[in-house]
Amino acid sequence: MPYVYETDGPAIYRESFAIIRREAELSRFSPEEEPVAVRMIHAAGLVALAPHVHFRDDAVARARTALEAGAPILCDARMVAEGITRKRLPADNAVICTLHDERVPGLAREMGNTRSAAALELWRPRLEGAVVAIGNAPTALFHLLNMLEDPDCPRPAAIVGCPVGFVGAAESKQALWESGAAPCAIVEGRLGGSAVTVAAINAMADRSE
Ligand SMILES: C/C1=C2N=C(/C=C3N=C(/C(C)=C4\N[C@@](C)([C@@H]5N=C1[C@](C)(CCC(=O)O)[C@H]5CC(=O)O)[C@@](C)(CC(=O)O)[C@@H]4CCC(=O)O)[C@@](C)(CC(=O)O)[C@@H]\3CCC(=O)O)C(C)(C)[C@@H]/2CCC(=O)O
Repeated sequence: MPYVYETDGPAIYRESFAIIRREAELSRFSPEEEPVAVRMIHAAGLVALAPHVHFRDDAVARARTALEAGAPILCDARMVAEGITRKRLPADNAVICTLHDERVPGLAREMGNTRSAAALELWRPRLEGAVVAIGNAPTALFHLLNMLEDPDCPRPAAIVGCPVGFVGAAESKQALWESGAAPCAIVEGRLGGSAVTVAAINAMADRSE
């Protein structure tokens, strides 16, 4: 007896989003934020993510405007960069991950930090007005915040800061939120991850969502 299941991709998405909108408490989100939150919940498979999702300083509108103007997307991990759906990007935006650049291991040794944090030093020439996507590494988000303490450091247009895990994830996101360093989207606490971050960027990239 063959299994019977939904085989139509768009129908699966429609049904998923309808379930999320039925089950999640989304009323505190603005009309621009709501579809971004829905995609983040969708990627996590977790309606309980909703109360942990927060946007600051018109992050969705700022990210959209930046992307439409051609801003690059700077990603902490290749998993994040690979997940971004190129056809949704409004200006054929560059998607950049410097983690695997050959200079990074040496930089990390010099800095006494992780490769994820050291890789951000290579963002400086592209950071001004960029959209930042940090979905894996708490050390990357902490290092970005330290870079932004310098008033001469280029400023990103928006930061999606959703690193996941047990060591530094909650703390780095709280620091981002409290710093006001840039408009931001976060998932407070331990939850987050590459998929959730990618979902936020993919939702922000497409105004028709
Ligand atoms: C401590 C690290 C954590 N990694 C987590 C979760 C996942 N990481 C995956 C993978 C494949 C990668 N993680 C690295 C970024 C690697 N992970 C770390 C570091 C040791 C330090 C980062 C930090 O603490 O801020 C980091 C290495 C570094 O020196 O920076 C990765 C580069 C490791 C590697 O392959 O060399 C690699 C990313 C590669 C890429 O995409 O470019 C996982 C898939 C785990 C796995 O392989 O089993 C998973 C993905 C989670 C996600 O959704 O993104 C944590 C949980 C974030 C953890 C930090 C916090 C903690 O509590 O431990």
